[in-house]
Amino acid sequence: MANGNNPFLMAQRQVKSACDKLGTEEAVYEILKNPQRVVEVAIPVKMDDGSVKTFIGYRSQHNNAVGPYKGGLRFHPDVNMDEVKALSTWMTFKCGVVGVPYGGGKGGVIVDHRTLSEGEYERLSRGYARAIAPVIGEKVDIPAPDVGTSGKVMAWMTDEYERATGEFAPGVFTGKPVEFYGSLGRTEATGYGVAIMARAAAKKMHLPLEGAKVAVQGFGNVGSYAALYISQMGAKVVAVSDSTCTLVDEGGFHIKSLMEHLKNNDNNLTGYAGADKELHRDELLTLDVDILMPCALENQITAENAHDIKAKIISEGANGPTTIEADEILDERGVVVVADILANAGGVTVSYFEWIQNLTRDIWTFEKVQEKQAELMENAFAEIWDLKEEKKTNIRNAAFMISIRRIEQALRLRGLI
Ligand SMILES: NC(=O)c1ccc[n+]([C@@H]2O[C@H](COP(=O)([O-])OP(=O)(O)OC[C@H]3O[C@@H](n4cnc5c(N)ncnc54)[C@H](O)[C@@H]3O)[C@@H](O)[C@H]2O)c1
Repeated sequence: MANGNNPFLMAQRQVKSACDKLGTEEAVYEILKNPQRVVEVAIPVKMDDGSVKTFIGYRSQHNNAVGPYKGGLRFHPDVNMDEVKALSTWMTFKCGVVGVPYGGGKGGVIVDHRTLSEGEYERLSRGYARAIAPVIGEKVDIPAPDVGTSGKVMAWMTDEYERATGEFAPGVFTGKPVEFYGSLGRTEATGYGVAIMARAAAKKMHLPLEGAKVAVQGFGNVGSYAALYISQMGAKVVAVSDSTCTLVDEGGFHIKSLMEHLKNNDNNLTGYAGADKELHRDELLTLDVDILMPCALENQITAENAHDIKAKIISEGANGPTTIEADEILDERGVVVVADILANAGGVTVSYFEWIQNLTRDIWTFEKVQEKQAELMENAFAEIWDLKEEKKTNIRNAAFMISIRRIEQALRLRGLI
């Protein structure tokens, strides 16, 4: 891997630059530049044909000054130690942005799980949970789903961890099925947060949400709920896209009908009868709208298309949808970008609520979860907006700064700096 593309070196650079901008003492970067612990595990799995195959997995624990490590588990062929280290670093900052009492963690296994049978998938998941059981725990490190894992996998892993330790510990993994110690509102949480953040930005910019035109790139878990909630807040979702196409409806889509269409159409938007027109998927980003929600992949808004974006507000549902060069162009053009580490922090926020419910053996209503999520994210937005104004910077930089301040304070109070 060329150094320029190494995600861990990139994460280190971002931390350094935020520390420099804040003028923190050198010890802060010295501590935050590396994860505190990275574990590599070899997981032998008995395959259906009787052979044994060993899979390699990792768990990176970046920093626990603020609280237990927290972050997803990725099952993907491209997983590697540097990627896991980078993702755990970013998780420390995402948790710090919304002020949930966690540090960053991330794990993964090098595997294409689609090549496994259900039984092999379960044995691998259980094997990984057993392998990392000595370094995780309800108050130590709390993994969650990511690419290639799901609520079902979290249930297997929780069961395996409990067998390994002999403890009842439902809070050791989050993102579990609602029927198995999961939280109501978790499925909707990330998209709901993306909509709340767009609403908060619109208010600051005196843009009435009623009738505001919205385009949503990526109509998956995050995008579909972001679209649903922003339309319930009064905006008009006039364009949505997925990997198959962009659909446009100037009158505003009925989002639940679109979600229904996906269920009956192999999860693809194409062919939806209620649209005015169907365009190429990449045409969505530059449509004439007020709010853009990129909820698909990284590196979608680039130096090539940033000049042509018409939206006044971008609320980033995806991780890393805007390149550094595009960010600068959007900044110059006065487009307000609600950065991913704030806009998509609804997922980790409701994971935190799931954990609280597990530890206290409580069950919250859907309304309580959403109310508390909105309160926490709106407060985080207000704090970050004020710092952005004070430091004359953008939301992304201000979000990193808030996070570093929190971690620095915890490091100082612990006597580590
Ligand atoms: N699910 C969460 O809780 C969560 C939390 C934080 C961040 N994220 C991030 O949000 C993004 C989306 O995650 P998700 O869980 O919704 O995934 P998902 O797989 O449910 O949805 C992704 C959607 O993007 C579409 N897509 C793929 N390529 C596209 C392209 N080139 N143009 C337009 N659409 C395209 C897919 O067709 C799909 O509709 C990812 O970057 C993920 O890391 C997700």
